Amino acid sequence: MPLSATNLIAGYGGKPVLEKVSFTLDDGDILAFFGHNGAGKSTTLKAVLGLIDTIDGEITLNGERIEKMSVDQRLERGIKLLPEGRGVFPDLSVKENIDVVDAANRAKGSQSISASDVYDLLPVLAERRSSIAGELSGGQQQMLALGIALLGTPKCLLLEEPSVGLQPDLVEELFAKISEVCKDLRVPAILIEHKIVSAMKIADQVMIINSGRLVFNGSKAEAEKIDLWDYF
Ligand SMILES: Nc1ncnc2c1ncn2[C@@H]1O[C@H](COP(=O)(O)OP(=O)(O)OP(=O)(O)O)[C@@H](O)[C@H]1O
Repeated sequence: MPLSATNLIAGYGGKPVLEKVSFTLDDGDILAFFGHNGAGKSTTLKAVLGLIDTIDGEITLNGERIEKMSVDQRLERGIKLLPEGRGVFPDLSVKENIDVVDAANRAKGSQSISASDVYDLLPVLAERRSSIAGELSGGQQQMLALGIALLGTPKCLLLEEPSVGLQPDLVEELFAKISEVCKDLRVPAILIEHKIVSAMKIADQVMIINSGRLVFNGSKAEAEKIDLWDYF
């Protein structure tokens, strides 16, 4: 499986927050990840990226065990985080934002997604190439953050509430784009969201976490048969 966690226990200062979290994601799958504030969603992403230590359990990316690797090693293997908030340099133009990261990736060697690929995938960025990032609409800034995350060789996207602060129509547009990109590039994504209805539209799998334990983990079809709110 491209990304999986098995009985993952992780937390802060050696104290567990996640209690045996397990999931598997196939190529291009979007895993919608729901739960109350403080339930453990961000902690899960931090454990996958290596920002916090895994206390026990396994994480694999494309068959390779990564739970003991440094953040840098995991980034090199293509784990890409779209952090909460706008992950862009606000004073730089769209092109400059993309070029900075593109140049850094090129300097490191192999990369499959270049600046021109990002403009093809996200045409709005090509149209706004010379605009100052901080002056773009919220939705466009998130598209830019997504574009930056895609540069290099993405193998897995970790999306932390990309819809925050966006109007409903822009949320739909952004999510449609996220779905298109994941399917086109065959890159799996974990999508942390509070906008459940919108996230469900692009989800292949659904997970609900409560106090560090997964209380639901199933396909979208299974999730549609139940009342998700019962699990919160
Ligand atoms: N840096 C930290 N040090 C210690 N405990 C933390 C830290 N960050 C989060 N926690 C704790 O871990 C638990 C899970 O928090 P987490 O941020 O993963 O929740 P979340 O589901 O992402 O919530 P939200 O939707 O508010 O972002 C909470 O009890 C929180 O207090």
